[in-house]
Amino acid sequence: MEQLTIAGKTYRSRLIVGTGKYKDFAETRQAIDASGAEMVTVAIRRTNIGQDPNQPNLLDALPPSQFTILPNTAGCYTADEAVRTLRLARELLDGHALVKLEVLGDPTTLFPNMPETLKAAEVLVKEGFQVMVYCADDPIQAKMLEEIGCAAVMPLASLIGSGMGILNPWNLRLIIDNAKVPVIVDAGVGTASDAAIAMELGCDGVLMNTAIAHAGNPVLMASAMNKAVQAGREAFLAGRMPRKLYSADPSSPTTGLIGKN
Ligand SMILES: CC(=O)[C@@H](O)[C@H](O)COP(=O)(O)O
Repeated sequence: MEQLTIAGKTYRSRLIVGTGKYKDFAETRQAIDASGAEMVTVAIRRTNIGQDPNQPNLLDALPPSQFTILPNTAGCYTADEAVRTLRLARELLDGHALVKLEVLGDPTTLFPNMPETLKAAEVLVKEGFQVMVYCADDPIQAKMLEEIGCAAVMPLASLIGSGMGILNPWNLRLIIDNAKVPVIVDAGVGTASDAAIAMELGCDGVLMNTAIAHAGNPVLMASAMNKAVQAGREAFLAGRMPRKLYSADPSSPTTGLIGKN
């Protein structure tokens, strides 16, 4: 299977998973193993990755030698907060430059604040960060983020944690058709078919958290997501049958039928 390249590094898996909302770190690790994900995102403001040496450290369950850690700015509402959070992450992770920027608009919708996101992206790219960026499903602003130098754009499928799936496939198509960097759908995936649809649309990958962590059986759902992302990618590469028509077309040949010339 062809691989995903982000900021010069290749990944076999096109599924990126979050690490929040699990019962404990052991369940986090089991689900992530079942997902096949190689990149895991971590909310720096909510998760101990060494800030508090007296608390359990997520990196003991998910060592950076085995996973690409993608520190994120969940909980940040201004460009300034997000930039400071990622500078801290870079210190904690020994100069690690690949980050996930998200600047939220309000605590009710968790929708991205795009003016602040664009501002933060400019600063971070100038400081040498490789920025994967959570954004609105707006093709113009996605392009602006690419032009600033972001390593990947990550439009939402629907609100974070909503499980509503892909609400605007047409906007995603516009973003995908114009992008020169990977497009990763981030947020709102509810079940495996949502992930498959994102991949069938031509997304380069999917990032999800709640659909796995809040599933009845997170480990089994992680396994389902692993397969859905692969199936969707293969379907995209194969190219769907050209027509969707409300009329029949017999599957068996009509030439050589008895009684027919
Ligand atoms: C984990 C992360 O980085 C978030 O952007 C978000 O939590 C993903 O959204 P879902 O939880 O809806 O998958």
